[in-house]
Amino acid sequence: MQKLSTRVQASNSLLCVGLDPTGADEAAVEQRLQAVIAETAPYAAAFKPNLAFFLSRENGVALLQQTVRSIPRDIPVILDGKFGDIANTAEHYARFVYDVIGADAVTVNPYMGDDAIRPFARPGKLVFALAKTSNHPFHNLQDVELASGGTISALAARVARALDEELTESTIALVVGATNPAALAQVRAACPAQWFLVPGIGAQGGDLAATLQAGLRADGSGVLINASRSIWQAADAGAAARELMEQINQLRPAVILN
Ligand SMILES: O=c1ccn([C@@H]2O[C@H](COP(=O)(O)O)[C@@H](O)[C@H]2O)c(=O)[nH]1
Repeated sequence: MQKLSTRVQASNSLLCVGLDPTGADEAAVEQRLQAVIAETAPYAAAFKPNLAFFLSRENGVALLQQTVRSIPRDIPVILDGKFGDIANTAEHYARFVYDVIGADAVTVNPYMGDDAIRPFARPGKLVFALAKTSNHPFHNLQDVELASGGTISALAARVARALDEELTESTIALVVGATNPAALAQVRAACPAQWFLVPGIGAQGGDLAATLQAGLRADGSGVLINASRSIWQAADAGAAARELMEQINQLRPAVILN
């Protein structure tokens, strides 16, 4: 949390650069990863490698380790693995994330409950739990009905009541998609202080202005706007990252003033 806040202030950025490496030529992928990291680092509040894009390669774990080591140490790394299993298994996933890979933060799937999350809540680490995802599932497993009518993300409602003394706002952050600003606003209303990782801008078509309006905290911070494909596939990754960071920063004061 401290590392994230410090980096957000130092870089004046709320941009999370997603690393979802695609391409068949291993050497070219390695080179592209190094180039994207070097070119986008000045504009990145955080990097988010997605585990699936590394595990689908023969040398995936080594490539992920090398990738994380290439990221400047003052920029937080969120390993997007969406882990979720019983506690003793989750303990092994946590060792992988923090001790083998060296990430600062992780995404978890909270479906199996608090004990599936707790092993990831180490001192100095931040856990992003999926609260309202950016896809549009036909079921509403993620939501609970409110007595007052309507629905809200079940996890957001639970986090608002505090999960327990270990899983507090300093260790638990939320993943909330950019594709449903009304739902994002509800989650923000329930969890005014939490950090949100917000995927869905760029390739998934989320509306940036509406997302910031709905998701920013009262202090104009508290969201990490993720973009993966729109940066990885850009002819100039640095320019794509800078442009998105500047768009975010142009919209932030307007939101704070409203
Ligand atoms: O609800 C969610 C949770 C995670 N993701 C991940 O974020 C990136 C989005 O990539 P784009 O190319 O910018 O669409 C990707 O790694 C997803 O697995 C998400 O999209 N939605």
